[in-house]
Amino acid sequence: MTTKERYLSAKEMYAAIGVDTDKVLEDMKKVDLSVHCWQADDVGGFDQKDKELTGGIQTTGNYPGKATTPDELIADLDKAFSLTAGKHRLSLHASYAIFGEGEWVDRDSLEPKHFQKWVEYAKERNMGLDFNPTFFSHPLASEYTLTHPNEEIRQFWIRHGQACIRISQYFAEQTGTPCLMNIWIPDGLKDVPADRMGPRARYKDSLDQILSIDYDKSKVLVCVESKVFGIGMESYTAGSAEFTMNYVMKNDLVPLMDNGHYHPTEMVSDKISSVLLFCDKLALHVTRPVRWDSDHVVLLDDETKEIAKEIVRNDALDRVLIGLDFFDASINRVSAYVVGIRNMQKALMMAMLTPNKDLKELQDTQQFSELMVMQEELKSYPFGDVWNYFCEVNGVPEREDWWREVQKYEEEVLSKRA
Ligand SMILES: C[C@H](O)[C@H](O)[C@@H](O)C(=O)CO
Ligand SMILES: [Mn+2]
Repeated sequence: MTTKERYLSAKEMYAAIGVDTDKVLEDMKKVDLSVHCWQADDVGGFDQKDKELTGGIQTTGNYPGKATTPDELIADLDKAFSLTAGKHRLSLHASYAIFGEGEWVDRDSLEPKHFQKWVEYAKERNMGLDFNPTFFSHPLASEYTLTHPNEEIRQFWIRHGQACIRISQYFAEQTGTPCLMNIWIPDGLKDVPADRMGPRARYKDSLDQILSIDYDKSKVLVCVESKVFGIGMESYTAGSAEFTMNYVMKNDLVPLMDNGHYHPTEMVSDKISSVLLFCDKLALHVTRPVRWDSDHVVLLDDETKEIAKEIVRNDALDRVLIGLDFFDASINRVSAYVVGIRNMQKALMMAMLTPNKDLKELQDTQQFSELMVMQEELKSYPFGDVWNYFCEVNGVPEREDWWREVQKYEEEVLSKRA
C-alpha cells in the first residue's frame, strides 16, 4: 500500500468518529515552532572565549561534531529544518552575536548589526526570529545578574536587557513578525537565604528599568521565564513562579513556562488553561526534565502529548507560542533537533486527531466509563498513517528514513569537524 492509500484508509476511520483529517493537515501548517539555536553547540555561543556554561544549567556528553562556528551552526540548523515539515521560527540567544574580524563588544553594548547575519538567514528562509538576553556564561554573571547587590554589575545587566529589546525590535521589523524576547536569569542561592525579599526587589526594579525604554509592544513581546531551582541555586531563585507570574500580569507581559522549571509532580499541561483564562498569550519552553531540569530531548511522552492537547482543544494555537529548549551533547545533535521537533509536531497532530468536543461532552455529562474507553481506544487509531502522509506532502522523509540523511551528514560533515 502507498502512503496515500494508508492515509485514505485512516481518513475513513477518523471520519467515523467525527475527525476531519484533511483539516488536520491544513491546521498543521499553522504550527510555527520556535526552534532554539543552542542544541547544535551545547549552549556555547560565540561571544566569549571561555565557553564555560554557567547559570546552573548543564550539557552532558561529548558526542563528536559539535558546531563551533556560525557557519557550522547554520549548516546544522538547515539540515535539521530540511528533515522537519512545516514553518519554524529561530530562537537566538544574545551570546550568538556574530562579530566581524577584530570586532567585539560586551553584552551591554550589543547592537542589531551584531546579528545581521542571523537576520539575513531568517529573511532568506522566510522565518521569524525570537530572542533571549544571555544572563549567564559571562565573567560578570558568576554570582548574580539583575539581582546583584553591586549596583555597577546590576546596571551592566540592565543595559544588556535594554540592548536586547532594541535588537528584538530590529528582528521584528526586518522579518515582519513580532519577536518574542524571553528574560530568564539564573540568580539564586545554594543555601538557606537570609533575605528573600532583597534580591526579588532588585530583580523587579531591574525589569522595570529594562522595560522603561521606548519600544513597540506590538513588535517585541517581552516574556519572563520562572524557575524553581538550578544547580548551585537549590534553595532559592529570585525568579520564582509567583514572582514571575505577578510581574508579568501587572506589566502586561507574556509568561513563559518551561516544563523543566517546576517541582517534579507539577505539570505545565495543568497550568496552561489557568494562564489562558487571564493572559492573551502564553509562551512555552517544551523540554524533558529527567529527575531535574536536565533538558533532555523532547520525546512523544505523556506530558508532551498532554501539553499539546491543552493547546489544541482550547483552540489556542495562535495564543500559545511554542518554543523548544533542550540540549543533549551525548547524541548526534542534528538528530536531537529532528527528534524533538518532530515529536512536538506529532503531539500536536495527535491532539488534532482527537474528537475533543465529544470527549468534553462525555466529561460534562459524567459519562466517565465511555470517556475512558474512548481516550484509551484512540491511542491505537492509525495516527502514523496521517503523520507519514503529512511528511510526504510536505516533502520530508517519512518514518525513520530521515535518520539515514543524518548519518550521511555525520559521515560527510560532522565527522570532519575538528
Ligand atoms: C538556554 C536557555 O535560555 C535556558 O535553558 C533557559 O531557558 C532555561 O530554561 C534555564 O533553565
Ligand atoms: Mn527554558
